[in-house]
Amino acid sequence: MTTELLKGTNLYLVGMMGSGKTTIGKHLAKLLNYRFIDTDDVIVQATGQSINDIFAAQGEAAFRDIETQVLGQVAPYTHTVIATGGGMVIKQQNWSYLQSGLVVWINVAVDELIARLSRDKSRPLLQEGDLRHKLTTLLEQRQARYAQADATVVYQHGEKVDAIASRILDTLQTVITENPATSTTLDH
Ligand SMILES: Nc1ncnc2c1ncn2[C@@H]1O[C@H](COP(=O)(O)OP(=O)(O)O)[C@@H](O)[C@H]1O
Ligand SMILES: O=C(O)C1=C[C@@H](OP(=O)(O)O)[C@@H](O)[C@H](O)C1
Ligand SMILES: [Mg+2]
Repeated sequence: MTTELLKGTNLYLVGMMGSGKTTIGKHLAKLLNYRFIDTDDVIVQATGQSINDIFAAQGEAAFRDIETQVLGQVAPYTHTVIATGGGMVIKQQNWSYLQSGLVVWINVAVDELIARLSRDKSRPLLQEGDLRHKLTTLLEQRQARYAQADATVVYQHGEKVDAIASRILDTLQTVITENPATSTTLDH
C-alpha cells in the first residue's frame, strides 16, 4: 500500500548513532522492494578506509565533506532507502538533498543507545570520554535538526526491527495521505 503511495520517492533515515538506521533501512528496503544504500558504506567503499581511519587521518571536517558528496551522488536515484550517518543532518547544505525524498527520524532514548553502543569501537566520536555525556551532548546539538524530518518514529522498549519498519510505513502512509505533495519523485 505505502509502496504505491511513495511512487519511488526515496526514504532517508536519520537519527543518532545506534538508533538502527542501517539495520532498519535494510529491512525497510526489502519490504518496499527498494534498493538500500548506507552512506557510511559508500564512503568506506569509495575511500578504501574505515570511518575510524578517515576521522583519524583526515579529521571530522574532511569526513563531513565526503559525506555531503556521497549524499549528492545518491540523491538522484529513485526507489531507494538511504541510511545516513547520524551527523548528516548538521549541515544545512545536506537538507537540499534530504528534502528530495522523505526524511524519517528514528528517535531512540539515550539509555537504549548506551546499551547498544557501550562496546562499540566503530564510531570514532564515541571512543573517548563518558558515553552518556557524549550522546547527550550530540543529541542536544542535533535534536532540532532531526525534528525537521517528515516523519518521526519513537522506539518502544524491546521493539523488534520488523515492528519498527512496519510502523515507519504506517506513519509514512499517514504523512502522504495528509499531504500528497510529499511523494512526487516520479510525477515530474
Ligand atoms: N530494534 C532494535 N533492537 C535492538 N537492537 C537494535 C535494534 N535496531 C538496531 N539494533 C542494534 O543497534 C546497533 C546499532 O544499529 P545500527 O543499525 O548500526 O544503527 P545506526 O546505523 O543508526 O548507527 C546494532 O548492534 C544493531 O544490531
Ligand atoms: O553521528 C555521527 O556523527 C556519526 C555517525 C556514524 O553513522 P551511524 O549513525 O550509522 O552510526 C558515522 O557516520 C560516523 O561515525 C559519524
Ligand atoms: Mg549506520
